Amino acid sequence: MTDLTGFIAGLPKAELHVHHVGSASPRIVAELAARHEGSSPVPADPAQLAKYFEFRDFAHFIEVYLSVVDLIRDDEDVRLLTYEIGRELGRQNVRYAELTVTPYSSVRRGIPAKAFCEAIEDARAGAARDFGVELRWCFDIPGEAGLAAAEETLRIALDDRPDGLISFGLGGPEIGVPRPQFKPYFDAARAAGLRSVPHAGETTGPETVWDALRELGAERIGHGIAAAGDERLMAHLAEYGIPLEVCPTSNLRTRAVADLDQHPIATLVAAGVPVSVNSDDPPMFGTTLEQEYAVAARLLDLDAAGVADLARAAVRHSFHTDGGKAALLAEIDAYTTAQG
Ligand SMILES: O=c1[nH]cnc2c1ncn2[C@@H]1O[C@H](CO)[C@@H](O)[C@H]1O
Repeated sequence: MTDLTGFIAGLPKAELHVHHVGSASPRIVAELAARHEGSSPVPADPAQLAKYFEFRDFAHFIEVYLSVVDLIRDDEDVRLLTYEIGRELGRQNVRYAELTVTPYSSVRRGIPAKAFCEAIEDARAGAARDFGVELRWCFDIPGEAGLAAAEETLRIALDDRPDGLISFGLGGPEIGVPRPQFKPYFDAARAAGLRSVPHAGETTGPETVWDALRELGAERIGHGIAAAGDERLMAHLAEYGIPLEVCPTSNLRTRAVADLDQHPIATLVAAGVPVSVNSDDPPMFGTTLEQEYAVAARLLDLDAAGVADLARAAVRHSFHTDGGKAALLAEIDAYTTAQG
């Protein structure tokens, strides 16, 4: 296992499902919480913070998530947060990451959209230069904020479009937030060349994944684990090559699954569904991408070669350029060969 842990650490990787504010390290959260002490329920002390990040259920997780979003007050906070995410990804030998960013939440809290986009772009340049990580953005609609959020997210994506923006998403709760209502916004985003990557089937059943496919033109699905309960859906995802972005520890910590041994990743893989493994909100779930690869290796009974294939799958499912994908795949090949 130690050998596999070392192999995973050195393996060049791509991360396809990781949220912006959900990636704030305890150090950054503490820094922001201390700065805004008295006006935030988020504790600055690491031990208390770990306790604060114990979630009763998915709704509680979203409540806590939004309290951390509240700590981001100006574009300097955004710049610092994003650059530090690049550092952590680089530390794990992640070469390419599609970061789910929710501009609506920050704009609503008073950060101008243009300043927000400039801050993430500055951090993108810094992360490439200083940590060797290529960052791309998925702008997601926070589902709980409804159509006003959809409208504004689309507007920012089209009018203030940062260079790194490649996709359009939908996050937050699924219960009480039907996917089809967002169809016009996804249609417009897709017409503007953005790829469709909604969350679906994380906390509700397979019908939500069908909705994401039929109504939102999903090209990849955030989570999508509910597909394991629908043979026809798994066959469809396999036939059309629509990948799921699976985040095992997230599902455990938000109590979407009762324990990791009941996680459906093996069922999905056995049915031929393309999957990648991702970290979602790593510090909030007490995990890292490296740990998610180790979890997946255990659940799928993979050796080093199998783990390298998981890393290749993430690259192939990504929206990187063909050249970028080829270079990263070559790097993975070189690494596995050198490791013997
Ligand atoms: O696992 C997740 N599922 C859905 N949304 C999430 C998750 N992690 C973070 N967010 C974030 O929750 C916010 C509120 O809608 C959004 O910003 C979304 O990106």
